[in-house]
Amino acid sequence: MSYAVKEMFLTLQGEGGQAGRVAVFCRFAGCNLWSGREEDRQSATCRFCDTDFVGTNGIDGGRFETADALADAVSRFWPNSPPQPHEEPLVVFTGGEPLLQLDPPLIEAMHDRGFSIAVESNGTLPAPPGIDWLCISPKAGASLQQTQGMELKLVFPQPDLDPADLTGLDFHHFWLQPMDGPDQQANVQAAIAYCLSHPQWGLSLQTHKLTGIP
Ligand SMILES: C[S@@+](CC[C@H](N)C(=O)[O-])C[C@H]1O[C@@H](n2cnc3c(N)ncnc32)[C@H](O)[C@@H]1O
Ligand SMILES: Nc1nc2[nH]cc(C(=O)O)c2c(=O)[nH]1
Ligand code: SF4
Ligand SMILES: [Mg+2]
Repeated sequence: MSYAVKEMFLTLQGEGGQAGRVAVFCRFAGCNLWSGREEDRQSATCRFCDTDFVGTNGIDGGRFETADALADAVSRFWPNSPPQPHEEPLVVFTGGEPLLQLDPPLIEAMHDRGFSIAVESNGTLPAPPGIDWLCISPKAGASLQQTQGMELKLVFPQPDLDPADLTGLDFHHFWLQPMDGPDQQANVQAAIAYCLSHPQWGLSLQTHKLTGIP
């Protein structure tokens, strides 16, 4: 199968339990919860998205005809080849919704090149086996299919999605990530207050936005 990629870049993971790690980001085009067009936002299932994932016209985006071609393109972003001792190359597949496109051949091709694989998903599709760090970020009004992984990262607050309804799921880490947008500062304070009274939850800040990196 071929892959539609919006953009690729080397940066620091900004969010969740791996924040601060160097990673190649591969952002797939397309999502199943929003078309990505502003005129559709208010009728979409997911209405607060902070990301442009439409098309393949971003920096180093494009169409890749094979898993090997995409894996080679991702690998070229890693600064050292071969990786130095104590270095663990990391790719983060995000989107859009990466589980619309990430498949076993691409997972195998990245592992063959020595990469660990992290994924940022909305959890509406089952994850293929072999993902090393799976982050699921449930969305109100979307049925959650993937209920197991490394971290659950809930954008907070979502009026129709109570964190208490997620606490029994099979994840190692539970994060509240303040919703960016007009109420961002109030959302940070609300997330902190919720964590302090429900310590199963920790705070995930979008640190790349604080530092101004992609
Ligand atoms: C753009 S999404 C792409 C991956 C996948 N579609 C998902 O929603 O998890 C990447 C991450 O950003 C989060 N996110 C999107 N919009 C946000 C916002 N306005 N404020 C905070 N986090 C946001 C998502 O919940 C997800 O954890
Ligand atoms: N630096 C950085 N970290 C991120 N973590 C998750 C992101 C995403 O858009 O999925 C993201 C992103 O866009 N940039
Ligand atoms: S599910 Fe993810 S990519 Fe899709 S619209 Fe929501 S935040 Fe954006
Ligand atoms: Mg982002």
